[in-house]
Amino acid sequence: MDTSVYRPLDPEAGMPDGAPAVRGRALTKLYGRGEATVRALDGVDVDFAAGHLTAIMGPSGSGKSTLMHLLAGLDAATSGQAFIGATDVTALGDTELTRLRRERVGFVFQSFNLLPMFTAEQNIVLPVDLAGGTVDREWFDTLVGTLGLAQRLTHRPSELSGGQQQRVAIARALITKPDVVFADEPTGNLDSRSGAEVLSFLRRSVRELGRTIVMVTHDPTAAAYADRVVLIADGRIAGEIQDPTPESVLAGLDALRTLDDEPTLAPAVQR
Ligand SMILES: Nc1ncnc2c1ncn2[C@@H]1O[C@H](COP(=O)(O)OP(=O)(O)OP(=O)(O)O)[C@@H](O)[C@H]1O
Repeated sequence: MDTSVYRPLDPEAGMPDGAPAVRGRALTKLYGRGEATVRALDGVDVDFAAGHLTAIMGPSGSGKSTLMHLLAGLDAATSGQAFIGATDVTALGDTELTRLRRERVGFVFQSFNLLPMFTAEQNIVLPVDLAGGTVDREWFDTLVGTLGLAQRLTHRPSELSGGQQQRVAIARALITKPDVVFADEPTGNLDSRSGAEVLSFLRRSVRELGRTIVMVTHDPTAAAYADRVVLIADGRIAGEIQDPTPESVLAGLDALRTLDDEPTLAPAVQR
């Protein structure tokens, strides 16, 4: 194992660039009861830096979606805390949670989730309309320019390619300037070329527009677009990779598998 690319995560270590946008502290999620209890997340401490693209990776069933759902306030933790900025998401009631999700969090899903009867432009501004706000036209133009959608604004989703639809979904997620965008397998439904294009736009949104994105992915090539990869296994943080490449991500995942086989050789994995 190359320890220069695969390091244990130190939950107390400050992020190098600025304060974390999102934090999990001792986050635990149990499903079911008694014998059938599943410990989907087990005391997770994790930081996601503001202004960065972070990927969450790990084997199927390791707890990636659960972690994202708890951080985004889509599901309630059994114990522990999730913070968006200084707000403790786990302490909010339903009304406050709805507001937080609408105003401070953006979502991008594998299946795009655009409204078919609306044009690209109407889909993009929908969160602002729903909140009864006024669209910041300058920000709208910046997003549309960055995401290469200027020629597509009057098209309906059925008239757009998968990659274009996902770019509309990204613009919709960013239109309210949320503190963080959570992207769940954003390239899962795209061919590799459209996927690469969407990932480039996600990275531009971070680099050029200063946004914060947390992305769950199974794909080492997709994860390599991130500034950092957080590895999760058996509901626990198992390590991280800074400035990942497809090769270092694969090595990190392989190390997880090897460690799974031989737990006594697992010094880098927090058990
Ligand atoms: N609603 C639920 N009820 C019971 N168990 C659940 C529920 N949701 C998730 N789990 C279990 O919790 C664990 C973590 O699931 P989770 O969906 O977070 O994993 P994941 O890493 O996102 O998996 P995948 O990569 O396959 O999407 C798994 O063992 C899963 O079976």
